[in-house]
Amino acid sequence: MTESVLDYMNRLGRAAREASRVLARAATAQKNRALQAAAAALDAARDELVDANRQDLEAGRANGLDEAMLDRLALTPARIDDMIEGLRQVAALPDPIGEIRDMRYLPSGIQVGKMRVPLGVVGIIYESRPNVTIDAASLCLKSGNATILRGGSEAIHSNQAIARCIQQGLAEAGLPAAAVQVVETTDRAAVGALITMPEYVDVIVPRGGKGLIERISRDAKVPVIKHLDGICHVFIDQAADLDKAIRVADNAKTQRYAPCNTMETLLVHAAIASRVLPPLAAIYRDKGVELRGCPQTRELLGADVLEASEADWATEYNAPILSIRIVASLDEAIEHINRFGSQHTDAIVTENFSDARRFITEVDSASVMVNASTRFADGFEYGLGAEIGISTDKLHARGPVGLEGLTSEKYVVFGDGHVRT
Ligand SMILES: NC(=O)C1=CN([C@@H]2O[C@H](COP(=O)(O)OP(=O)(O)OC[C@H]3O[C@@H](n4cnc5c(N)ncnc54)[C@H](OP(=O)(O)O)[C@@H]3O)[C@@H](O)[C@H]2O)C=CC1
Ligand SMILES: N[C@@H](CCC(=O)OP(=O)(O)O)C(=O)O
Repeated sequence: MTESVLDYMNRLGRAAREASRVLARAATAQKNRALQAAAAALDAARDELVDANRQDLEAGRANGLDEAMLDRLALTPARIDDMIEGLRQVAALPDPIGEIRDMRYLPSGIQVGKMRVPLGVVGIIYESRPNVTIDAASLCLKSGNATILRGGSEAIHSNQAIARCIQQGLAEAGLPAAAVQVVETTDRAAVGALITMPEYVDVIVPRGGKGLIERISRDAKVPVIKHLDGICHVFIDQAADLDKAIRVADNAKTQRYAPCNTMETLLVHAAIASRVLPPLAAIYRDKGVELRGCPQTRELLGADVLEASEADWATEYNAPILSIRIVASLDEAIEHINRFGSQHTDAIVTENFSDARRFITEVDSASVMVNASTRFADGFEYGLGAEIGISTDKLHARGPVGLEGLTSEKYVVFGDGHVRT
């Protein structure tokens, strides 16, 4: 790259701003054509995608990436199928843009309603998972937003190969190339530039862990919808059904270890601990999950359960490790979650209606669940069609964010020469 990173990002920003105006007025059929053509381009570029991904995986291995990270980075034939299917599904979703609602006549005679519009230019910073490039590009395109995508540095070759397919789709549909731009440098100065260009970028979606949080909180000058870490809990209440408790707590931890909606801490009411914890611990041990517990848990389950430190309650492992704490009451469980959680997703297992009601009212998280696994916190599972991620912010969008979360509404007013008196 001959120009500086700052000049490069400014160029991307300027082009994205121009493209956003074209996209905002693009017809649904044209956006869908771009999505379908990108799907066909991916299908035709399977070998190229696998080759590019091989380079990333080799570099990742050489740099000591662990198995979980390598798994997230890998583009298998099945994952390429999923990306193609994902593009087609987003093409099939209803277009939210231009929808006008709540139109009504007011006493003055004017008509007032609300029209759904794109946000403009969306900058997304995300982990080294190449399929996210397709999810993010497709949702932004369908919702009429231009996007600048900054994926994890370990996925750079895969993301560039995917970007070429998206470009083909845009060209075939006659949409500007700058509608979707994938940052070509792994220099983190590009992140610094992206989050400080309010003249070109309307909103930043950061998906990531602690390092990213600190950087964004310190430097961002553009509005942010945080998609951050998930320290998710399951609380097994004294009134829990044992079978449901075991199924939910097993699935929430072991269905997949890395996602942000996986349970990291299991809280168990003291009155049910001796019945539910031994069979659960047997399942976790069978699956190779390392257990860390409070003193009461260790007394019950044995010394192979490591001692949980204060830091464990505030840790997102993203790995087969689980911290367990026995609590004396629902109040203590709620207090623990609100103190140590990350306001992402938390669940209670209970047959007691009042306890369930208190939990969903008092736990301050984006998703609160009753008798269901935290792994359900996902745009597809919530019926949104797909998701850009899970917002841990309170403003604009909270929880799984789909097409609607990438839009806003403006007032539209119709008169017939009306004037205010
Ligand atoms: N809420 C949600 O929807 C989601 C949340 N997550 C969370 O993400 C985390 C796991 O992902 P992981 O890959 O470890 O995330 P990281 O935070 O390490 O990386 C995510 C992205 O942020 C960039 N980044 C990280 N730190 C900085 C920094 N200081 N300055 C500039 N850029 C930075 C990375 O760039 P680089 O490649 O240069 O490191 C990468 O592009 C977990 O906490 C998980 O819960 C993940 C997915 C979805
Ligand atoms: N929606 C996802 C979880 C969010 C996500 O993408 O997380 P991650 O696997 O950490 O990148 C799922 O449940 O599959």
